[in-house]
Amino acid sequence: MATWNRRAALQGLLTSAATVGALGLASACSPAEEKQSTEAMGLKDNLKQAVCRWCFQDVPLEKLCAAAKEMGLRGIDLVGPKDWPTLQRHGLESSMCNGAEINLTDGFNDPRFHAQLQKQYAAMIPQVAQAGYRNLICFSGSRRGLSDAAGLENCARGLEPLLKLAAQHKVVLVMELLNSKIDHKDYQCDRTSWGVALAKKMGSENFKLLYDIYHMQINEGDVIRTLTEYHPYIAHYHTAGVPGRHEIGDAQELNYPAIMRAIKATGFQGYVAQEFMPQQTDKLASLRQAVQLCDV
Ligand SMILES: O=C(O)C(=O)CO
Repeated sequence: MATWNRRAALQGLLTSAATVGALGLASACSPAEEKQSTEAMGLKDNLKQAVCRWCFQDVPLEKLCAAAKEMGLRGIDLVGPKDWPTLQRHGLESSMCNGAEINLTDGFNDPRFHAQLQKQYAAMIPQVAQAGYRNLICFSGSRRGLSDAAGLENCARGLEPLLKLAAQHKVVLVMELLNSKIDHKDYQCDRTSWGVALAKKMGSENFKLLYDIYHMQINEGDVIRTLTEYHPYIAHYHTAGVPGRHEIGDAQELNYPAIMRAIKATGFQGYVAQEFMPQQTDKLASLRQAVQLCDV
């Protein structure tokens, strides 16, 4: 199951942070090189695209990076410091860094986890910056009976001390919106309005939302209107087909080209990362099709 795979992947990535921090990796390609590479792929490249590592876990990272680069992708999501040098060698960005979170259920909404989270994020933020990256994922955690108001207040208290450090390092803490109906039962940041209320309360360019199109279609629908209204609070997007979380073509209910056009119309400069579990035998062919579908 996806959650399990992702957790296992995260465990494997929570190491070697200090080594990479010490390396002080430079950022990926120059804008001119990027443009050449995406033009060579025949992409319009109006939206920067990436792919989530955990969906392609059985493809070795070197191979995934080479394929991603060749498809015109700009980054790989949800990799931690130990894999940054590999991405770097391929001229790819770590478009959504991870490795500071505990997990998806023990998050900022519960004061019991604040000390540990603050320690881990305070250590990771400078490393993300030193490597030349920007986005660092975070999670609300499960409700465990908390009201929306109490969960929001707790998140704000837990995040607040980190945002100054994030601002100093030009890093954005990005909280993911996940569905609480199927994949992450009891997750608190499960509606855009709640995430936006938290972002408004934080009032910082260093705290934003990851709008996962798959998860939000399941919990609330109304995708295009929602992202159009709340785009100033959204730093990043994830994709997948609904239902099933597989390929994003016409066998599922979301109209991805229309959604991508709506994202483009907001002037979005961040990343759209493919986060579906391929069903076709040739997984990289599925990825290529998704990239082309989202290239608007
Ligand atoms: O774990 C999940 O379901 C996610 O969407 C992570 O990005």
